Amino acid sequence: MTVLSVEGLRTEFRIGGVWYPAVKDVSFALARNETLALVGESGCGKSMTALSIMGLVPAPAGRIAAGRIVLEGREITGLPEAELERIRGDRVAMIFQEPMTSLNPVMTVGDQVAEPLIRHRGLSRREALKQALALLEEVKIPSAAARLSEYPHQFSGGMRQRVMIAMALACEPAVLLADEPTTALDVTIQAQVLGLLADLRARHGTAVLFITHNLGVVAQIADRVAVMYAGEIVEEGPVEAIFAAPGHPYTRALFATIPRMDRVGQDLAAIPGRVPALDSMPQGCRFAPRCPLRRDGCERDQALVAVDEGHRVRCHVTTGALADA
Ligand SMILES: Nc1ncnc2c1ncn2[C@@H]1O[C@H](COP(=O)(O)OP(=O)(O)OP(=O)(O)O)[C@@H](O)[C@H]1O
Repeated sequence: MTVLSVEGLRTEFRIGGVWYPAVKDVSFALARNETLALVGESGCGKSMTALSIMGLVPAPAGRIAAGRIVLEGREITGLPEAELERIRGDRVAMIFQEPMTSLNPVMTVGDQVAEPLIRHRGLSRREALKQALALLEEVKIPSAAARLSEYPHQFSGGMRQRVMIAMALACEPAVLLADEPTTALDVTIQAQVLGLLADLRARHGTAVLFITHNLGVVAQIADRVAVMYAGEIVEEGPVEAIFAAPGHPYTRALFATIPRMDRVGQDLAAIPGRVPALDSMPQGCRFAPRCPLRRDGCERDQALVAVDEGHRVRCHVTTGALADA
């Protein structure tokens, strides 16, 4: 059952009086109990996609210029702010890389986890705190009862991220947007938090959009992957298919940047060049200037072509399909 669909999303920023797309014609659907990883380097438009879904594109420099976002059968694009506030933290919630920027430093952890329950569910503070305790236990915070009255700075990074997850899941949202939630954690804690998220998803059937630049994390958590480059989805498919046979040169380049035991001692392959700025995007394939397989035709718009069941790639070189531009 589809709980979130994003159709033809275009989110723009104004630079020097001209609007440029940071997210361009992005479409995907997310089913209950499914994790879709949105992958790409910094600046590819992953966060803007998530913020567009949350209705949090920073105005007046940014705007959603086109597309539809449908959450649990209801179109939420363009809803008035008061309506969006009712949905945020209730039907769709978001967790970020650095919980300290989202947690209130002068409010106890118990009150913060209780807050969405008071706001969206109309619970009394006492009832909400009781549920907050159950939530902190569910995210496996040791001695949860004693920690309800503590402040965020008294928690470690991993424990803070668990508090954020408890807050986000308080109202049992249909969709959880997780923006690099484990990037700032060391690997052991990262693995624990990923395990916890997978566990919670299975228990509550939450659909998760997991944003990361790390393909290693994707293998652990995702069912499907959408690779973004310069605002566009360049490849999407089941995680096994993309790991077995990445079809876009950009996806292949991302794989080459993963450290491997059999290459210890060799330099890590960084992708040469960088993601172009919004106001200087190349025509046609946006990855072409950095692409080792570049050839005639790359300057034309590229179609997302099916190469296998549910696996689509936007590259005429590797798919043999040139769009009629
Ligand atoms: N407030 C803003 N004004 C102008 N451009 C912006 C603004 N915020 C983001 N952008 C641009 O939008 C594009 C997409 O940014 P976005 O943050 O979505 O990328 P990202 O893939 O999530 O990267 P990161 O992992 O660093 O968050 C980038 O080119 C970025 O420079």
